[in-house]
Amino acid sequence: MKKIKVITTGGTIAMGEDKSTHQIVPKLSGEELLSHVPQLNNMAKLDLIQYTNLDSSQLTPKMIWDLAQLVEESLAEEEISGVLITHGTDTLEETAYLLDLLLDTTKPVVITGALRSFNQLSSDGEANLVQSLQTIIEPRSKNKGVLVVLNNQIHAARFVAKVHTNKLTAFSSINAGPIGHIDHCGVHYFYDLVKQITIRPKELEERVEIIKLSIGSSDKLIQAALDYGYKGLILEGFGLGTLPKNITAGLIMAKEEGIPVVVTSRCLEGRVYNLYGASAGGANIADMDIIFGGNLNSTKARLALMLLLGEGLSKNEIRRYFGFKLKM
Ligand SMILES: NC(=O)C[C@H](N)C(=O)O
Repeated sequence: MKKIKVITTGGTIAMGEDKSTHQIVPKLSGEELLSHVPQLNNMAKLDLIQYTNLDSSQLTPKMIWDLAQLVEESLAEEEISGVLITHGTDTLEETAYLLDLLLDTTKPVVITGALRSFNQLSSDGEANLVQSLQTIIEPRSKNKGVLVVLNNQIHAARFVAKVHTNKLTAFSSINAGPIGHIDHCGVHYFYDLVKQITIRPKELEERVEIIKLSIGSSDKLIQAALDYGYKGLILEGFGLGTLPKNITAGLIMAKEEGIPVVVTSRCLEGRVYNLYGASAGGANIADMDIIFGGNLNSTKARLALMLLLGEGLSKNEIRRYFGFKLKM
């Protein structure tokens, strides 16, 4: 039997009802969570660590940075074949992507969660845990980077996003589709996704924020972010990456201060690039030394920028990562 490290972090999968308010709150320790699914012990030898027990809205990039360390230590244990992480679904895609960038391993790392806690109707925690473990012990799950398993689907960290607030089908792989499926016959992969890149800086630059733009947005938030000492900005613009002209002064200020500004799109799918002319927004963006964020969504672009800044890369090197090395 394979030995698998299970690291629990909280989320709905470990929640239950508070009888006085009827709300869902953190309830189950790691041990209690696993005791809900005794069949896991017939599938692998489990070695449990409860990392924390929080709603995933309360996690921070630094906590995921430290989690990466813990996962690395676990994977370094020769007898450990893989790591299963349980997590809240709200920010699961951020943890998955940050770990995917940080970890350099061929052993499988799978993250799962649940949309419904064990006390709710049609709770999905049991199936998600079993399918995650099935995925980890499947030999073809090696060298695929961090995987996300929920609702019978296997997603690559690079593409996965929570696209619905509470349906069991909440997770989707944007721009790509899931890389695999789990059914009664086992684990099936549709295509081969090789882990793409590892960025392992000595530190994490957390002073990176996202500013979402809409028609007529001013540059006040950009200026405020620069005044507060932010070291990098993600501007979520429109369509292919156009921006409202009112923010021009803020962009000039960022350029003068040498702060990398990465443009992403409010669109759910597709890439951003410099197609539109100056009067439409595109070309003057290039003049402002803007970096196009490929097809990363804003939250993932923010995490990548935190690592690239932590590595101490120049703006041009960062541009190369977003345009080419992060391979989108
Ligand atoms: N389904 C969930 O896990 C949602 C929960 N609020 C969390 O992200 O921790």
